[in-house]
Amino acid sequence: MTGQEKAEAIRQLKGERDISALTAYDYPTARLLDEVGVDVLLVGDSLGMVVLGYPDTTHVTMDHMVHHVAAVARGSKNALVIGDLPINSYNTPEQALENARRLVEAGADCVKLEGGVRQVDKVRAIVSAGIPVIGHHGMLPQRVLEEGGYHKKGKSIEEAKAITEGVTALQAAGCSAVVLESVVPALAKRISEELEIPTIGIGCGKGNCDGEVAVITDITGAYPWFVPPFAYVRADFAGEMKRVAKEYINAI
Ligand SMILES: Nc1nc(=O)c2c([nH]1)NC[C@@H]1CN(c3ccc(C(=O)N[C@@H](CCC(=O)O)C(=O)O)cc3)CN21
Ligand SMILES: CC(C)C(=O)C(=O)O
Ligand SMILES: [Mg+2]
Repeated sequence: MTGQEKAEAIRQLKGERDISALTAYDYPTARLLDEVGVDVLLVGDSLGMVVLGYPDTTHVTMDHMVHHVAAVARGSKNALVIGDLPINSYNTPEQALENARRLVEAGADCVKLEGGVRQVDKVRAIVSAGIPVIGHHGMLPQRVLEEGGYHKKGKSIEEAKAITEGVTALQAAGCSAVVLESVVPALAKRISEELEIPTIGIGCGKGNCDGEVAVITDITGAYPWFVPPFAYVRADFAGEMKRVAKEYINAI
């Protein structure tokens, strides 16, 4: 299937069943998650934190993204592979399209970018070139320095209005789906009911969106040093890694 066909198939899941999405940053993880049937593999710029060891996602470059998108694409057969456009890679429509093309050449089926109304010209430029786009609104991690942290979004009437207008504009601009991040549950639910395209939630509470995305190292416990409070940690991969290494050290 082409990227466009895969994105369309995901779009059509709305109202049928919940969409499952996980981040992946490397070949083995992509291969394992694809084998168990996850719908979407997001090569998130969160890789800057949980793989590359930076304090936030503002250090991630296009070269980083291309490198990891290629690895994930090699490991994925069926999942929709989303390449996250990193900070400052989509400042103009021309730059957005050029960098979207780079991620698609590396193997992404589609791209994702952060922001609402102010990004519609970039979304249109990419979609017009035949590359599907996933929107991302609510809390925008690439703005963490301006915002002074990661805060819930949509508590005030003004903020709720801006997010609603933003996602409506993203839909009109041709987005195939939209990630809602740290949006207060009631607003996430209302937006999901109103939009025709699927919403994929993170930190929006359970069952309020058309699907959910999680950072893979959060649910496996592989990166225990920064885990958002809403994450459901299902294993202790970090503990296992240490146990195996200690056992090895003692065995040799
Ligand atoms: N490991 C990891 N998992 C993620 O989900 C993730 C990253 N890294 N890096 C990029 C962004 C940052 N994320 C975050 C980080 C912190 C909160 C957090 O502390 N949320 C509080 C905020 C409360 C408030 O001040 O309003 C919460 O209670 O939800 C949420 C999302 C989500 N993304
Ligand atoms: C948190 C998700 C939605 C993301 O954008 C990322 O992993 O970079
Ligand atoms: Mg991201």
